[in-house]
Amino acid sequence: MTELTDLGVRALRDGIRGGEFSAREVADAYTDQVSRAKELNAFLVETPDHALAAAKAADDARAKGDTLAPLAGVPLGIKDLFCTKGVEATAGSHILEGFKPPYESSVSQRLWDAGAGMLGKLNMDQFAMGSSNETSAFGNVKSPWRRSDGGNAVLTPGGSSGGSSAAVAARLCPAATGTDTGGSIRQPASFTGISGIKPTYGRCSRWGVIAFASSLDQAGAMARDVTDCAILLEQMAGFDPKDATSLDAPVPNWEAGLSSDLKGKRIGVPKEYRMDGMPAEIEALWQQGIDWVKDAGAEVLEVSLPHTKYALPAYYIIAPAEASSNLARYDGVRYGQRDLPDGANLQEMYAATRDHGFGDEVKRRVIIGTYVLSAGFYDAYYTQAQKVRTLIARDFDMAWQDCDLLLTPTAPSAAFGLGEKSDDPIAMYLNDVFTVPSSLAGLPAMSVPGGLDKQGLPLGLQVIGKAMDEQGVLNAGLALEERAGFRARPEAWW
Ligand SMILES: NC(=O)C[C@H](N)C(=O)O
Repeated sequence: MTELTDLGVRALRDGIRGGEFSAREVADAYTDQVSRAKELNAFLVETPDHALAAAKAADDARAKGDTLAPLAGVPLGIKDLFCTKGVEATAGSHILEGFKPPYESSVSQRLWDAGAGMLGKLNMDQFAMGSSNETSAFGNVKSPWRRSDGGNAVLTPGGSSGGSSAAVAARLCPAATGTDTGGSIRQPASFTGISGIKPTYGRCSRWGVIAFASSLDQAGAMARDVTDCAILLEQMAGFDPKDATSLDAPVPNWEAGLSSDLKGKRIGVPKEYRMDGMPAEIEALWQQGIDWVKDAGAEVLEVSLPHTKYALPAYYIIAPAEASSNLARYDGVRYGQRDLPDGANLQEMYAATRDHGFGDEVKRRVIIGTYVLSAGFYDAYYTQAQKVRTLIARDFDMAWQDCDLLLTPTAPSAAFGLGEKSDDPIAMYLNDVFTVPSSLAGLPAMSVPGGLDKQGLPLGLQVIGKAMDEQGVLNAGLALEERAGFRARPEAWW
């Protein structure tokens, strides 16, 4: 029997509209599922009342014969980086513990205006810094997936949107918001067998999204399939005068534009992404993806993105530089936690608050960022990294002369065990090799599940598009999805 929690965004929306079930039944099914999955630690706060209120509004509107809003009665998970009015927003950090924002982020407000409800706030790497969720101050999220060779190794759901990926994969919500600075939507989507799209920089407002690296941060959608990503993203995106970098462009009806026919599309395969030591299974999946898009009618060609190998080092200078500036505001005066040791003066209060409030990875980034922005090193590091960023963007511009989209693996590995990489920041940063270049260039990109590795763990394929071409990205994603026929889901053990 299909449970309501097996249904995604489109099926729930259509079922509520058509009266197959009530929004109340949907909200009850999901809130129940959430309350039974505490072991995964995906939710930091549960907000059943919010979801139930949206359900009631949807059911009342339907009873009155009113036209239903686009997401009427659909319950969602919200990454804890989004400010939610009156509901704690911590960014996964102690320093914001207890912070109840007095306002709503523009993206979440749009979702409520579209009739959606909130099941709760989702755990994440602290300030979105990480690829495994282990940097959360509130305990790591556990992936619902396990290796098929048994053992009880608990795996990471990826990061930083790991609460979102775990919750969607474990059927705790039909879809969730994520944010992506250097891969934080795509890598966790790849690790958990779900789809995730990071739109063009500026598509989704950053207003009310707790800042990490402002020139890179971008909200996006995480869901069980490409269609649901299109539906959700359409309601999240749109111009916002409150964000100076918001794109003043109409949001297309991406759902209506979906087509898996890739005839006439040229898809580039960047040769620099064939890294030494790439696991054979990732290489094989990539080749499989190439065959799938050809089967969908696309022409496939090799392209060159010559500066790819400098993308990761440039990102790990630019992102920490921006973080060190953005995080300067957490001084114990304005938000959240304050540590005031006996007899401490103002400086000592700042130091104690930041020392206790920030985790190790956040401190590492603030220190790196402060260093690369300091007078003696600014030109050697920060200016150089910005130049590299321009070269990366130019690489893509050159590639677009020959192709319309790019196809790559999403991540260099399947999900790894908790603790396996936490002592080695460089190994952790390498998770982002395939996702960071498009982030630096502000381009739309998505991950869709392609298959399982030998251990039965999901692997994702990434499609990258030209700025503003989310439709092209979604369509190629749909073509892959149809051919991959990925139906695997984690067995409940939690
Ligand atoms: N925020 C992100 O996109 C995650 C990335 N792995 C980082 O730690 O910066």
